[in-house]
Amino acid sequence: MIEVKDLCFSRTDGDSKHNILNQLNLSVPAAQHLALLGDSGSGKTTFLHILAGLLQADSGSVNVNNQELTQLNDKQLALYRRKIGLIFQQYQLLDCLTVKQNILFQHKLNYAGKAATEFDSLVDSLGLSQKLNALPHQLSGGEQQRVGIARALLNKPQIIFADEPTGNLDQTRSHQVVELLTKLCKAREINLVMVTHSQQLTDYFDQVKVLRDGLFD
Ligand SMILES: Nc1ncnc2c1ncn2[C@@H]1O[C@H](COP(=O)(O)OP(=O)(O)OP(=O)(O)O)[C@@H](O)[C@H]1O
Repeated sequence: MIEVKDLCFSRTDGDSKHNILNQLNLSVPAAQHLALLGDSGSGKTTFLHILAGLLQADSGSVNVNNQELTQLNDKQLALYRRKIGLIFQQYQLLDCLTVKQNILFQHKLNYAGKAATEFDSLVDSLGLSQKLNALPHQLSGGEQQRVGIARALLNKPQIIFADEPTGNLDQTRSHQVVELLTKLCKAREINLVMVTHSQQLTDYFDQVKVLRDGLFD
């Protein structure tokens, strides 16, 4: 679950200070899915990075699964980030590694070589079984994003943050990827927060919020 109260975040550019998020409030119950919309520059990625423990709020409260992120030190934040899944618009796959190695990469770091029991069923449900020995550049955009989803899910995250995961995909592939992502997260009771520019993709979500002037509409 996510509980955000009176969250403020600003950036300083030379002498001027820009308020990006202004006393933002949000509540997402456990296992629910939130779609985050807003104009370019409205602060969606900034907000996602605060939820993911990559940026610190100036003030307010950010509570994720009963952890108050604003109270965590660097070491605790690093541990928190291990328990979340991140999915990016540019996929962020390592091109020198095969699909299989990419999917297993984070799991190996987090679970010190323990067997990834869910691997076979996950690659099967994401339609990647025939692509395990391919390199990322040999895949379509939709396939690359499914590798990104497999990598995030294999790690058994409590929560997934996805930043425009369909930004490089056509409409059909976007729907396929989001349908799969939301279905797999629901089955595992994972909270999902996804930034998107596409109103059409919000049908797959429990909650939709639009960021404008640092606040939700
Ligand atoms: N590293 C940075 N330094 C200074 N300003 C930044 C930095 N990153 C983002 N900003 C500014 O913060 C504001 C919010 O940016 P953010 O990337 O969160 O917007 P966004 O809603 O995700 O935009 P888009 O839809 O275009 O990705 C913008 O005005 C942006 O210029």
